[in-house]
Amino acid sequence: MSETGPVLATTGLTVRYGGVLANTDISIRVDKHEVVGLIGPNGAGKTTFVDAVTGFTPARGTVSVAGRRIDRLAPHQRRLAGLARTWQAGELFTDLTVRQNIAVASGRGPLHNLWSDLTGRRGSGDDVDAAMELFGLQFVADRRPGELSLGRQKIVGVARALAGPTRALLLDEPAAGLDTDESAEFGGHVRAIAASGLAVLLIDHDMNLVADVCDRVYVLDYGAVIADGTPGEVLADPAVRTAYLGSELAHD
Ligand SMILES: Nc1ncnc2c1ncn2[C@@H]1O[C@H](COP(=O)(O)OP(=O)(O)OP(=O)(O)O)[C@@H](O)[C@H]1O
Repeated sequence: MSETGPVLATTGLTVRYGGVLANTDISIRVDKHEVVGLIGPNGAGKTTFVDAVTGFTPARGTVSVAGRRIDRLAPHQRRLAGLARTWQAGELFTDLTVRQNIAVASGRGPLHNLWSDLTGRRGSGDDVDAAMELFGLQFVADRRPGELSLGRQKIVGVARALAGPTRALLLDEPAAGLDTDESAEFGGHVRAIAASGLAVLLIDHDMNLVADVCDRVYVLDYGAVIADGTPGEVLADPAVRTAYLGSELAHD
């Protein structure tokens, strides 16, 4: 295991759905403490990439976490290797409370350290309590997801994804449907997660969130990486603007 190499790396990741080449030869890296964006027009292959990395769809190429190849492992084994994800359509159990939703996924994980790093205090409770405190959810612990704002529900989803050993976190459109303030608050949580020592890959259509939160960005179009760099660099890239032609980015 390398402590200096990337936390998450792929080389040549390729996914074919019948006649559609949904991901073509995608090589990316995300380092410790980094938030890296993965953006691209609708249908560019972003969710396919997350599915391929986490083992939910078959792919060619390699996936490594902290230098260890995990591409032959089943999804739950990749989770144990430190790869956590959220889903595009929230995955909360509507009949369970916030506490129960997080507890379902909980084991001993990084939340304890993250919580004490951020607060300078040692948690007395377990991992679930650490998650509650870290994301400010302790006041809604006994509520059900349907009673919370969408922003809170999204944060519960992230807390739940992080319950367990985590080195890299993949967020698939986590801020969809949030208003500007909620999105900014959410972005702060994402930065805090990376600051604690995780590697974060963020997929989102909200360019303000991506520009505010990401250190670097990869741009996908038709399943392939067409640009990478800082948010400023990629958003100014003519190839990226052409890929987004007709969408919001082309008009700003
Ligand atoms: N299970 C599947 N079977 C067949 N084709 C699929 C499947 N999932 C995705 N595709 C196709 O693969 C391509 C990439 O889709 P994907 O959902 O990964 O894109 P995306 O960038 O996440 O899009 P969006 O931004 O709209 O969520 C699209 O052409 C899509 O129609």
